[in-house]
Amino acid sequence: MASANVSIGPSRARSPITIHDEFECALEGKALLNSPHFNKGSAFTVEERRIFKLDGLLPTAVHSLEQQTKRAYEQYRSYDAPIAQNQFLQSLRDQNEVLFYRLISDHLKEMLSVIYTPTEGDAIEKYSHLFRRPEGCFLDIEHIDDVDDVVASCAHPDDIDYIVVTDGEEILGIGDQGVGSIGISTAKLALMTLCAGIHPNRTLGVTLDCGTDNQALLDDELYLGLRRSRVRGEQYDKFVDTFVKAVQEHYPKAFLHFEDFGLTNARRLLDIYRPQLPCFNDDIQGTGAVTLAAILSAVWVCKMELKDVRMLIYGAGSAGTGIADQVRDAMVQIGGLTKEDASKRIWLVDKPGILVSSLGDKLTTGQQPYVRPDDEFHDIDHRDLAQVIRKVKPHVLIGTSTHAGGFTETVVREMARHVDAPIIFPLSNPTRLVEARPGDIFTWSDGRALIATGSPFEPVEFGGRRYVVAECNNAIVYPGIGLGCVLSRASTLTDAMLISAVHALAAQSPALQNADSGLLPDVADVRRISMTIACAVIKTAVEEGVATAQGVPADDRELEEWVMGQMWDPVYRTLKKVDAASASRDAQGKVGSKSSQ
Ligand SMILES: NC(=O)C1=CN([C@@H]2O[C@H](COP(=O)(O)OP(=O)(O)OC[C@H]3O[C@@H](n4cnc5c(N)ncnc54)[C@H](O)[C@@H]3O)[C@@H](O)[C@H]2O)C=CC1
Ligand SMILES: CC(=O)C(=O)O
Ligand SMILES: [Mg+2]
Repeated sequence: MASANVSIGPSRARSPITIHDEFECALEGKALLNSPHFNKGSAFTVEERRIFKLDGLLPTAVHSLEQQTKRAYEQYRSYDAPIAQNQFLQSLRDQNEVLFYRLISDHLKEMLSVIYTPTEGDAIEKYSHLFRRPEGCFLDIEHIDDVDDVVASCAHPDDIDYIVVTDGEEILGIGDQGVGSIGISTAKLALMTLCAGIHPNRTLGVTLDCGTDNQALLDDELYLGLRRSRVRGEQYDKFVDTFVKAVQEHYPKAFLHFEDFGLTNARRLLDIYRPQLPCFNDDIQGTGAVTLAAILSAVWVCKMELKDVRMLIYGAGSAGTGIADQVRDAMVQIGGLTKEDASKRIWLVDKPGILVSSLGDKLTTGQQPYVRPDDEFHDIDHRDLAQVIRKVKPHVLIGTSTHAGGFTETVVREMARHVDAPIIFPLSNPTRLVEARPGDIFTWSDGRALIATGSPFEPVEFGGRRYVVAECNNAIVYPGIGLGCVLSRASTLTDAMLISAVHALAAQSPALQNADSGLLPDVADVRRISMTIACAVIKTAVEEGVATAQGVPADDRELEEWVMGQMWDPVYRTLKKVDAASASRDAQGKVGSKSSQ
């Protein structure tokens, strides 16, 4: 049930996390070819074919991983539609994991948008129609008594390093996707492997199926999830708690990543579980971290100081308030402001307009620190974003609203009237929900805007200038944070560790060299970025006394080598045949190895 069907034996489970030498396999014949973890397809050597009873099951020629990658790329290119490319890659993942990761690593820039946002969003919406083979762990709120057993059966104790869990209520910007949400857990995990080298078989993607309020899914005869409206309240809390307790019991060293929970649960669950186990909410903390890094480099380009920035956030949900908190805390830490003064430099706008105190209990916990007195806005229409901007004169405008086109020409022009270089980040995903397209923002601001987006966009041009639009997506930061927490075996992820990650990322911004070359480093370079972030996170974890791993090097160069040495690479390893009878539980049944590849 792990993201692939193999776990590894306790004897070699811990360190190093990735084993680079030969590994044991008890499978043979067709069963071996059907195991994505062990399968090498046409790359099985003549000797391996003999030992593992593959003679006659493969065409004669023995090909290298490079040749296989070339063939797979040709096949990939034969599909035009991104969703068909996504499904091709999914099927490759089901067949041959090394080849899947190798192909995407070689073409990361081209394929990231196909396995992640925006195309994975389409695949999630169509999950019950595209379904062929299950991947990940499905937990059913109506069978809460089974949760512990199901979680325990996913892998050997201690054999999971990283878990992504969702309840499917707020997937990307496309809302409640019910059981199809498993696709976000497995996509985030694929990125964990690609971008941070976490071993694919030491990960677990989970969906907590609580029903769905998406009527189209409930009406769809092919829908594969629990066909009922979402369970909420006490039963929901008990379900989540049973799952978290099972994780703590069976995978005590794993890091738990919450993804795409709904607005009423995301922050509440983070507050409950953060003191209890190493965990993190990507939409709140990951988005906060990557956006702060992009703001720091924009502020550097504008020759401003962070403490002087006025920021307006449009869409004050998990991501919006996560960004607000991260920027506020940095204004305190870096700028020396009090928390109260820092909060006053941030304005939140949501469906009711600017958030003011008379909204009372309609405000969420995350919104409350940023609420303004009503009389501050008595002279304008609260709901009109352009009027709010005229009043606030923000330097930074963030979109996390899912309101496609919410940053109109009037809004952008109003913003550009008050500041020399408006910093505008329409971060909503997928692409079709972006608050404004970068080309329009650039034109409406006469080429003065500094832009970053949640989904990838091509560079934009204005007056002969070519401006690289940074992809400000938590995907560029959470893999490094996760890798740092996993390798240091951090007992918790502290605020200081998050800030270290932000600085490590911001320091790699191309805009520090050339203002037009992007506020954040390119995703194509994400493995090196993740390594740097992980080192920063580990160092701070050690300083803060929350690192529990043994032997973490103190020297910077040695630490980098230590981190890189434990990152998994998609290359074939030699298989060593073991006898099924004497092999581990893995080798006898659903899985087949005593050690990770
Ligand atoms: N670039 C990145 O790394 C990330 C981007 N996002 C994107 O941000 C968006 C929001 O995600 P979450 O915060 O997780 O969702 P959420 O549901 O927690 O928050 C969305 C907020 O926007 C508000 N909103 C909706 N329509 C609005 C409108 N017309 N005007 C003003 N406010 C409006 C909602 O009331 C809610 O408070 C999604 O599109 C998501 O894909 C989320 C996380 C990371
Ligand atoms: C990127 C991400 O986590 C989201 O859009 O929800
Ligand atoms: Mg998300």
